[in-house]
Amino acid sequence: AWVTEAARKGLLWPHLAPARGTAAEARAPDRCYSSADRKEKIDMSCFPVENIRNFSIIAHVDHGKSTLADRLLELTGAIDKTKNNKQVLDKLQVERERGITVKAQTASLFYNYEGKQYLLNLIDTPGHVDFSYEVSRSLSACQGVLLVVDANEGIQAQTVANFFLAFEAQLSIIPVINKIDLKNADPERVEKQIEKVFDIPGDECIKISAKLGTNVESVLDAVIKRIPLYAGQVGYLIAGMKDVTEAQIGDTLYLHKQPVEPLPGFKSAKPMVFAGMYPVDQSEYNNLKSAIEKLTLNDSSVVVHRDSSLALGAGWRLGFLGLLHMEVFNQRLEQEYNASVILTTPTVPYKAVLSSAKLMKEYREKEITIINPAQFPDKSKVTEYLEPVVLGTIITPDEYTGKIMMLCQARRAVQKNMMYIDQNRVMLKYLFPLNEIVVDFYDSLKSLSSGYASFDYEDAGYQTAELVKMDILLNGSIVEELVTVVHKDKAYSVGKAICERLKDSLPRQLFEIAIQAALGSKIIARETVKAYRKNVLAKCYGGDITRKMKLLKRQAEGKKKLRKVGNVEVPKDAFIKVLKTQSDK
Ligand SMILES: Nc1nc2c(ncn2[C@@H]2O[C@H](COP(=O)(O)OP(=O)(O)OP(=O)(O)O)[C@@H](O)[C@H]2O)c(=O)[nH]1
Repeated sequence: AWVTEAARKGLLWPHLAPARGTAAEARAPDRCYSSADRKEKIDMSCFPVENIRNFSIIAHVDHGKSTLADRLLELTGAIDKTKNNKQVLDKLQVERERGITVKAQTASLFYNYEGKQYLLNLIDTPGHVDFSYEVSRSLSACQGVLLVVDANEGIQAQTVANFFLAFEAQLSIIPVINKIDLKNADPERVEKQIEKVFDIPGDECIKISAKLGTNVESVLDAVIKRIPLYAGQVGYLIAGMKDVTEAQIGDTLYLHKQPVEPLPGFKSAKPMVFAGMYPVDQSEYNNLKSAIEKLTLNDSSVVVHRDSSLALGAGWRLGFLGLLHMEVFNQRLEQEYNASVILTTPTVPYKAVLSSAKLMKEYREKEITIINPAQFPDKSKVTEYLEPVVLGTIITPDEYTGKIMMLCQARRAVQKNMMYIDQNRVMLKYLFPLNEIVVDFYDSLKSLSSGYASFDYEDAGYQTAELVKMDILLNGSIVEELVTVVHKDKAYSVGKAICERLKDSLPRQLFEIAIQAALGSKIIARETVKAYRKNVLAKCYGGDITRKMKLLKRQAEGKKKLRKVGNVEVPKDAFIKVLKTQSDK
């Protein structure tokens, strides 16, 4: 009865209430992990509100969220206890291969506590900054979180970011110190950090080993005791919608003709990097289009605009939350949809303030956002360029602080704050131009701190910047994938580095190849690849014609994977190698 009553009041999660529209069907969560559930159908409506808990697990990457989820699933009998239960909720191939969570996953657990049956709806969330959108979505469906912190590594940058997401959402926060079994674990030190940075009394921390299952039961007890009560359920809604844009995440659904006070919703995902995506072969356009549509249904944080280029044909410009997000999307396209694509240099969304009324009329705006470097307006049309900036948080052992400060300076960052979170760990806050960190800042930070420093960032608006468009040419033809916008002071070093990288990744061909970086007509860097002929038949002694034919066929197949820029043949992965390492030079 409470379900009907709550639905009438608009208090329920959508799957239990009939949705607006005609072709809507409602049902209970289909991922009810319960041993009991396997034998008999559990009537979800028999759970009074006070016996339901909706909670999320949040943490810095690799601190053990998915492992803790495995133990919770086992402890509640949702899955059988076996040695093979490793990151059970990480289902995507890309998640298993990379060992990271990309999509938040839900599971409903049934748990008997002090004679009462409870329904615990668990959401396992990703830890990487690129997927924090998934975290904020998950949190809006919860009343509490388990904030997992590694007992050896202590508080890291994403621990701080995730804590504040939960704190701002006014959720109950249960700190869980994990991996106490590790030789170097120091749970007491981490407890003090939690007290200092988050102002949570140390005795509220639960110390566990998710791997061994030590003390995990106390986590479930705390979920029941410390997380408040709230009308709500996690579930699914099947509606007759044709297009993903018809429903925005955060929408409130209500009974037809009985509007309710809408839920506040939350900030929509804001793409941080854009890249062009084109089919390797234009005949693949429709297949790729359908693959992108299906994948964005599953990941609505990707923004899609149609785009076209003279060299690459018809394609799209996609907006991602970060570079890892872009790589994962690309990998999912390949693995789940067998699609093969060309990706252009990722760029951040720059802005330009137009200089004349005529231009403003032409663009229908005073200030334009540039997500495609090929459309970067010339300086004569612009009064100023603006670049996006982010507030970055770095947590590091203090012995690396000096080197990190130098790295930040080289990336044009401005220091905003510095504080010790314990005797030898420092938290630094810097304002970074987004394009300085988007490609490989994290890798540089990790390598100069022997892997100990962590990094997270949040959007901080725009600042004025002196920007220029840079072309890369192969024997005089522009490489569309590598057109980029750079800060004026960095043009020479970035151009030189791209040319050098490209030289290393281009195979020699029958003629000499000139690799050039140019600002307009001005060449600022050049490298040369010497001529060479690859004789695939060199290994064929004697006259075995079938063997010769086989080798020639293999060479022809290899050529299909090449892209032609002017007269130069470029292997697809050559650009990716260049993109991955370009920004630090
Ligand atoms: N020794 C030890 N290792 C653990 C424990 N919990 C997790 N691990 C290991 O830590 C690594 C990361 O664990 P995950 O559960 O994948 O971490 P995560 O936080 O879910 O990672 P993301 O989903 O990528 O953010 C794995 O190798 C786990 O086996 C623990 O209690 N003790």
